[in-house]
Amino acid sequence: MSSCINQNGNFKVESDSVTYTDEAIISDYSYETTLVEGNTVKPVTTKMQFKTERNVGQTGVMLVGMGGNNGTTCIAGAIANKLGLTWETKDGTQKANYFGSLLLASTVKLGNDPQGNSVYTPMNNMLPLLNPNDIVWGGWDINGANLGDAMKRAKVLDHDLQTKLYPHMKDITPLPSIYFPEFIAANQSERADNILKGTKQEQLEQVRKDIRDFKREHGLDQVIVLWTANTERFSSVDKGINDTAENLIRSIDMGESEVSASTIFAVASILEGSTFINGSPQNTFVPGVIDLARQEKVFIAGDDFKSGQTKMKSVMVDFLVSAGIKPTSIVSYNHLGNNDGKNLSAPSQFRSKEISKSNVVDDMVASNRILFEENERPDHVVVIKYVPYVGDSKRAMDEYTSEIFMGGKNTIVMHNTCEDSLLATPLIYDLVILGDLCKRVQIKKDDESEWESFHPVLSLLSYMLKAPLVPNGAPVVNALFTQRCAVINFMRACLGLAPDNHMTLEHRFESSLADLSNEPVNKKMRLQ
Ligand SMILES: NC(=O)c1ccc[n+]([C@@H]2O[C@H](COP(=O)([O-])OP(=O)(O)OC[C@H]3O[C@@H](n4cnc5c(N)ncnc54)[C@H](O)[C@@H]3O)[C@@H](O)[C@H]2O)c1
Ligand SMILES: O=P([O-])([O-])O[C@@H]1[C@@H](O)[C@H](O)[C@@H](O)[C@H](O)[C@@H]1O
Repeated sequence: MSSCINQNGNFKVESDSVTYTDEAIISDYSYETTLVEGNTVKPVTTKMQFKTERNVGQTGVMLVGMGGNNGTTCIAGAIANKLGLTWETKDGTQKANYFGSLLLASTVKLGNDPQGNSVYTPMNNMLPLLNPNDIVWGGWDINGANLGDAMKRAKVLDHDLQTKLYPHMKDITPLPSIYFPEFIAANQSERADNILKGTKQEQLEQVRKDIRDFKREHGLDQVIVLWTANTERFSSVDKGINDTAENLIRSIDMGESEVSASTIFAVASILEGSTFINGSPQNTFVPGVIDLARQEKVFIAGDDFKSGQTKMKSVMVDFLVSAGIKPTSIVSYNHLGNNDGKNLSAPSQFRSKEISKSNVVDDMVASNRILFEENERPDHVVVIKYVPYVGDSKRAMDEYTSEIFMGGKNTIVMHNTCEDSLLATPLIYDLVILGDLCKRVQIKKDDESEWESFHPVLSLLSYMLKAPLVPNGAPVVNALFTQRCAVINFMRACLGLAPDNHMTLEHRFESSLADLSNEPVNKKMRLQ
């Protein structure tokens, strides 16, 4: 039986390894790894400290593309939760929630009670985290519709909920944005009635001013910028143009055509000290952006929300390969009818998405050389079709064919109705919340005197992303539960707790079972 600390069950770790001050949680931690060199396998222990600032500052989030399906649903969802809205549907009364959010709706095994029962706690109970109800929302869109009308246009939320939200959304209007038609589908031009004029440099300066004004007007401690605008075509990466921070800054000043709107937003955010997160698949983070983020020590993360079909793929392929089953053919088709699908109906924009959806199996395939030769990969096809009638209710159909024991074949077919925005929106909250946490955590190795922040490329956010951006030289991990364990064990380390090793030795030996307390307990789930 498992029990659970209730939603408000704050806890404190009682250990000589953890110190709680008013300002921070400071933990001593032994980071245990294993070094393999040839046939030599050596355990390695790195003693270090984690310091987590406890104060979560007043945070603003500026969405690029805030008038879109994800943007409107994200802001609507936060307002509905903040107000505790309920609404009527044919299935009865619904209540605002954050289902689909890793940090707001999933739990973590904290440990065992004296009787050996697992004890879980909400993930957002582990450490002081940003509450999306407290976020001040704003942003830009090339379309000037107010968010009440944009929410209606998106057709994502139930009508009764829209009716209750409309008064709270209609006065929110997007700032004019940067619009380079050559980077998104031509069919998006009809939306472009709210665009900035001027040179690329002038537009960069205006976006920087927008961020400063937003921060000042709302008395914010930080602004996070998140791209949930249309998928752009890839930018070409050219030496002397966008290969370094210096060249990129000069290219913008010179009006270089290959610099995309998303890259200018990333540069503006970095120069204003604002974390920038890319929810779309294009290569916003050309080398010059990464170089600038490192120079300025500002966080960037991306690419492309991992919301539905690909999220399932990063579970399925992990299951198959880790079970010793060889996936040999993966065919992923989906059709959708929202504006994202309309933009993706253009070849260049589809290609950006095809890339981010195709690389998600690489780490899992490369982990098993029993099944796959070097450079051997499954056949992998991605198809996306635009079917207006289905709107945001994307239909994904996948077929996984695998080789099994003694020449056998196994085929798994899946139909997955992924409500695009209802699955992506919770990831926006998670990206922002985890991005804020990473900004408040530093480490210090015992043999060093200085505290160190995370590398500016925030790879810890990869659970929410299809094509995780990682620091140069770092491995890309796509396997979903490996990514989830990384987040959980990082949070446990901030509390001086060892990683959850799932061994449950206390239940596998007579002696340890005998040690468990036999007091009768109320085995009901203790949830308030
Ligand atoms: N499940 C999902 O919905 C999901 C998953 C992964 C990635 N994404 C990506 O998220 C992005 C948004 O998805 P969506 O469904 O909200 O799309 P959408 O088309 O409904 O919204 C995009 C918004 O961006 C605006 N826009 C376009 N160019 C802009 C610019 N330069 N500046 C400011 N605004 C601009 C558009 O006017 C539109 O309102 C897309 O790139 C999509 O591929 C979505
Ligand atoms: O996350 P996921 O469901 O694999 O991928 C989705 C695609 O299948 C879909 O076509 C697109 O509209 C979304 O932007 C999203 O990228």
